[in-house]
Amino acid sequence: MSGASTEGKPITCVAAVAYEAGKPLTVEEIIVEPPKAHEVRIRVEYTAVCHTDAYTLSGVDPEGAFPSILGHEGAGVVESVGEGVTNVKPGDHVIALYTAECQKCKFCLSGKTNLCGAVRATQGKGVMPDGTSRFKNKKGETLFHFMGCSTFSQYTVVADVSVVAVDPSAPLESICLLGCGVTTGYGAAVKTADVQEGDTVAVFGGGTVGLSVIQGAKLRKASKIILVDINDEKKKYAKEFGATDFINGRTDLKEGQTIVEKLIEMTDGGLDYTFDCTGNTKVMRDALEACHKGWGTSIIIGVAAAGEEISTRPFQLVTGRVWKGSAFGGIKGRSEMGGLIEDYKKGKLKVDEFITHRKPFAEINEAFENLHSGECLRTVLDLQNSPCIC
Ligand SMILES: NC(=O)C1=CN([C@@H]2O[C@H](COP(=O)(O)OP(=O)(O)OC[C@H]3O[C@@H](n4cnc5c(N)ncnc54)[C@H](OP(=O)(O)O)[C@@H]3O)[C@@H](O)[C@H]2O)C=CC1
Ligand SMILES: N[C@@H](CCC(=O)N[C@@H](CSC=O)C(=O)NCC(=O)O)C(=O)O
Ligand SMILES: [Zn+2]
Ligand SMILES: [Zn+2]
Repeated sequence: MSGASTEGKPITCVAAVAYEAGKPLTVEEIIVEPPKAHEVRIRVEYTAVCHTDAYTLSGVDPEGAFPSILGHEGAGVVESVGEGVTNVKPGDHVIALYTAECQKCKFCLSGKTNLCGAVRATQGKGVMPDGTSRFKNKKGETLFHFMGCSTFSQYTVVADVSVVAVDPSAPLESICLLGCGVTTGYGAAVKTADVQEGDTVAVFGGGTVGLSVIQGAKLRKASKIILVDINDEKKKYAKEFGATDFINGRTDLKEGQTIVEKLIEMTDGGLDYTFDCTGNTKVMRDALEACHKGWGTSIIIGVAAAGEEISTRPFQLVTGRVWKGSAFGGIKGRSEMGGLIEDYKKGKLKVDEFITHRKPFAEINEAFENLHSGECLRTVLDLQNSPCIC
C-alpha cells in the first residue's frame, strides 16, 4: 500500500492470518483501521519468527485466539498516530514491544519488574485497550491482535506504551530481533541473573534465546558457560556465541548418567546460574537441580504449553537453590532499548549473527518450518519488498 496520505484512513495491505490452530497461515489482503487515541499505526518493515509464534499457532497457548495476526519480533516506521500520542511520531523508526512500559502503573513504578499492567489484560485477549480490534479481513470478519504487536502484517496498530522509537541509523532488518529473542536472552543473563565475573552458567536450549543468554554471560566474564542441547548442529553456535562447553543431553552422557550428574561433576558441585530456554518442564527441573547447593539460581525463560506444571523436591529449595522466571529479559522496552541498540552498534551485542535465513513475507510458512531445523536461529521476513501473492 502506498499513497499520498493514509492518515486517518483504513489501509488495505498484506498480512499472514492464523485462521486455525495447527494450520499454515493464510497470506491475504486485510484492512487495518487507523489508530485511535493513544495508539500508533506502524508500517512493519521486517519481522522474524520466534518459537513463541509457533507455540501459539500450535494451539497450546491458553491465550491463543483465532483468527489472529501473530508476530511480535518486528521493526518498522510509524505511519500515523492517534490523539494524545507523544512518545513517537510519523516517520520514527520503531520496535514493537510485547512487554509494554507505561511508566505510570504500580508495576512500572515499583522498580522491581519490567512487567507493566497498563495493557496486559486486553493484550492477552487479542484486542486493543478499548476492547476492539483494528484488523478485519476482506469478508469483514474481525481478526485478533497478538501480544500487543501483530507484526505479521504490513501495517499494524499498537498501544503507544507498546512501542519505542529507535536510532534510525540502526538497520531495521537486524534490530527487529531486539523485539524479542536477543533482548530476552541477553537481559536474562545481565539483568535477571546479573551474572558476575567468575560465575558458572549452564544454558539449556541453543536457540536465539539461549545463545543470547550465552553472549550476556560471556560479556560478564563467566568462567564456564555450558550449552546443553539435543542437536549437535548447535555446537558451532555454542562456540560462536561464547560457550566454553557443549553437551548433547542425549548422546554425551555415560551409561546411566543423568545430565544433572554430568553438570554437577563438571562444576565441582553445581552451577551458579542455569537457564531454561526450551519450554520443556522436565528440562526446567534438571536446570534447577543442576544448580549449586546453597545459592545456585535457575531462571525459567522457556514457555510451556497449557496444563504443564513444574515440580521438584522442596528439599532442592530448602537447601538454597532458587527458582526464578524472566520475561523479555527483565528489560524495560521504552527506557532500555536505546542502550541495547548502542551496544549493538558498538559491536558489544551480537544481533546480525542470529539471522540465518531471510525470506520474502509471502514465504512465512516456510519460516515456521525452518524453526525445526537445527541450523535455523532466526528467519527474517521482508514485508515491504515482497511480491504480493494475493
Ligand atoms: N520468557 C520470555 O520472555 C521468552 C520466552 N521464549 C521462549 O523461550 C524458548 C526458546 O525460544 P527460541 O530460542 O526462539 O526457540 P528455539 O526453538 O530456537 O530454541 C530452543 C532450543 O532448545 C532445544 N531443545 C529442545 N528440547 C531440548 C532439551 N530437552 N534439552 C536441551 N535442548 C532442547 C531445541 O532443539 P531442537 O531445535 O532440536 O528442538 C532448540 O535448539 C521458547 O520456549 C520460547 O517460547 C522466547 C522469547 C521470550
Ligand atoms: N500466553 C502464554 C504466556 C506466554 C509467555 O509466557 N510469554 C512470554 C513472552 S514469550 C515471547 O516470545 C512473556 O513475556 N510472558 C509474560 C507476559 O506478561 O506475557 C500463556 O498464557 O501461558
Ligand atoms: Zn518471542
Ligand atoms: Zn506500566
